[in-house]
Amino acid sequence: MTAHRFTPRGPLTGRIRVPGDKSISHRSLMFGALAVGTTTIRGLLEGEDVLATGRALEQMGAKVRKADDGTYSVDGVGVGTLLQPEGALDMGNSGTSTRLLMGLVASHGITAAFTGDASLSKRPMGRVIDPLSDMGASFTPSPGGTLPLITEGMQPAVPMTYRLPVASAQVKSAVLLAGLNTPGTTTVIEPVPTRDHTERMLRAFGVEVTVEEIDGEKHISVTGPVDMSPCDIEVPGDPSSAAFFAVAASIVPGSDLLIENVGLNPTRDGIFRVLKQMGADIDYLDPREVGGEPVADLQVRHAPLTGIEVDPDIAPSMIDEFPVLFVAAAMAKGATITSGLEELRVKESDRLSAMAAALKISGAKVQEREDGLLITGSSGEPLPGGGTVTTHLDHRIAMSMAVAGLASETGVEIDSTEPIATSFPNFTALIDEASA
Ligand SMILES: O=C(O)C1=C[C@@H](OP(=O)(O)O)[C@@H](O)[C@H](O)C1
Ligand SMILES: C=C(OP(=O)(O)O)C(=O)O
Repeated sequence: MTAHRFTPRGPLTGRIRVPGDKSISHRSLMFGALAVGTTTIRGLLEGEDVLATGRALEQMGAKVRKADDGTYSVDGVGVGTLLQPEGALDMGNSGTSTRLLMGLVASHGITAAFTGDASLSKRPMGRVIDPLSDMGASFTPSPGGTLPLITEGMQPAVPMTYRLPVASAQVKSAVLLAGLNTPGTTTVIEPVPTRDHTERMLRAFGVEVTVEEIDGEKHISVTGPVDMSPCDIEVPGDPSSAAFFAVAASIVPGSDLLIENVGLNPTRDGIFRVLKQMGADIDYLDPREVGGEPVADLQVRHAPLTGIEVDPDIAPSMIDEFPVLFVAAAMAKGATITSGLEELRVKESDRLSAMAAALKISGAKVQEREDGLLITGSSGEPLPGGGTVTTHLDHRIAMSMAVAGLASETGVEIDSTEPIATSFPNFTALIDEASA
C-alpha cells in the first residue's frame, strides 16, 4: 500500500480533461463483444474496472485491441455465441463488470466463475441472482450471496417482467442484457429512474428498446434474441470524475478551472445541480452531444457554499458523488443533511461510515445516521487535516479525501492511493496539472 499526503496548494486553474465515462466504457466493450463485426471505441476509460471487463470478454471469445492512436476495437462474437471461459473471470474491484456480465452469462449456454478483490467479495449479488434465477440461470454463490460465485447460464432462458426492488442501473442492465439472448420480451419496471446508458447504447447497436411510462414508472423492454450491429463509439468524459475537480475548484480559494467534455446525462448530473443549489459557481459552456450523450465544458470558480437539505429523490443521479459532496458540505456554511442513502453502505466500502470517519479525522463535524450524514460546515475555513484516512479499497473515498486535503491546513494522508486506478488513473497527475 502506498500512502500519500495530499497537501494544500494554490488555486486550481487552466483547463483539464477527465477520462472517459466508466459506465459507458463498460457497456461499449460488452456490446461490442455481442455485435458481429468490429466496434471502435474512442476515449475508453483505461481504469482497472473497465480493463477487467475487457479481459473477461476476451475470455469469452471477443478480441479487444488498442491502436497506436489510443482507439480501441472489439471484434464481437455475436449474441448467443459467447464462448465457455477457461479460467475464472477476475472482476477485481468492479461491481458493474460483475453484475452486467452475470446477466450476459445467464442466458448463454456457458458456465463462468466470478472472483474479485476483498471489497467486491463483500458486495451483495443476490440482487441480480434473484431475477436471473427466475430466467433459468443457476448460481452457486459464497455464503451471503457474494463472490466468489459460479453462474451457470440457461439457453434458451425464460423472459420475464421484473420490477426493480432497489434503484439500481446495474440490476436493470443485468436483466436487460440477459434478455438480449432470451426468446420473447423481457421487461424491467423502474419505479425510480437510474442511469440510462444501457438503453441509449443498445439502440446505437441496432437493438429495439421500448420505454413506456405507466403510472410514473418506466417499463423498459427488449425482445430477444437480438442481432447487434457494430458501432463507432465516442465516450464522453466521466461526470463522476469531473465531480472531484468541480468540488476542489469550488472550495480552494482563487480557483477558476475549465473541465472539458463532461457528460451531463440527466440521470448522472445530480452532483452539479446540488453544488449549484449550495452556491457553487458552475457554468456549462458549449453544450453539445457526444456519442448520443449530452456534454458540456464546465467552468468552475471558487465560491462560498451554503449547507442544504439534499432531496433524497436526486440520489440515483449522483449515487457515486456523495463522498465528494460530503467534502463540499464540510466546507460550507451551516448544516448539510442527506437521507435515503442506504445504498451507499453496499458500494466498494460502506461510504457513509467511511466518509464520516475520514472527515472526523480531518477535523470536520459529522454525525452519521442510518441513511445519511449530517455535516456542519466550516464556513469556508480550511479543515485542520492531520490524521491518516482509511480508504477501505474504495477509489471514491481516496479521491474525495484527496480533495479535502487540498483545502486543509496540514494536508490529508490517504492510507493507499492504489484504489484510484479503478476509475481515474491520472487523477493525481491532473491535480498537479491544475494546481501547478
Ligand atoms: O450501471 C452502472 O454503470 C453503475 C451503476 C451504479 O451502481 P448501482 O446500479 O448498484 O446503483 C453506480 O454506483 C456504479 O458506479 C455504476
Ligand atoms: C460503485 C462504483 O462502481 P462499481 O459498482 O462498478 O464497483 C463506483 O464507481 O463508485
